[in-house]
Amino acid sequence: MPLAEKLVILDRDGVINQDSDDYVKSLDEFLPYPQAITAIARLSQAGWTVVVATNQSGIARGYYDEATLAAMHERLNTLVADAGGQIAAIAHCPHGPSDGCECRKPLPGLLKRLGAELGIEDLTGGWMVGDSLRDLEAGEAVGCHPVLVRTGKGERTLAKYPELTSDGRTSLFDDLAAFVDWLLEKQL
Ligand SMILES: O=P(O)(O)OC[C@@H](O)[C@H]1O[C@@H](OP(=O)(O)O)[C@@H](O)[C@@H](O)[C@@H]1O
Ligand SMILES: [Mg+2]
Ligand SMILES: [Zn+2]
Repeated sequence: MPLAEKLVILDRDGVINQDSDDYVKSLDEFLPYPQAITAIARLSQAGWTVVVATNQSGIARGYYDEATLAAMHERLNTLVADAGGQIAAIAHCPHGPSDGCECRKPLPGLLKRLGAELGIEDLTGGWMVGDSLRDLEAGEAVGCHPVLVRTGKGERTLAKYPELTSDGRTSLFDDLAAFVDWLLEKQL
């Protein structure tokens, strides 16, 4: 059974793949960062459990459907497998901001669902990597270490909330690969 201490929860858009202010609406627009794919593979090869928690309000907004999202995640899993790793689970919130669901970040519903799926009751000590404040808040709500990356909306998030990293609670890295370098070095 995986342990939270070796669990990394990833936001998707802006961390694993290029984000867009117009949403990532098709498989063609789903452009993973190559270094993110190899970083995920390196993590799983080192015995870490990697999962993804992503808001996908574009579904509620009618920009794309569940089948298109599933095709993106099949592509993601294939790329990671080809790189020699695996993503243990992907959870998404298909709802819009006014749907009142419990799974849209910053609420921790997706993270709790992933924990239950993996048999990890307590997520305390896990790592949550995101480019938006809501990712970090969702992670902290279940005791994960928040990690902000500069990719995607990360620079904007940092500019809007500079206190995020000044209080020492949130770690800051240029991208997912830099965080994984640090994490794997740290565990040696
Ligand atoms: O970063 P993750 O959670 O993987 O996915 C974010 C996306 O679902 C979209 O989330 C939207 O936020 P709203 O859902 O409209 O507030 C916007 O920020 C889009 O630019 C972005 O592509
Ligand atoms: Mg994001
Ligand atoms: Zn939801």
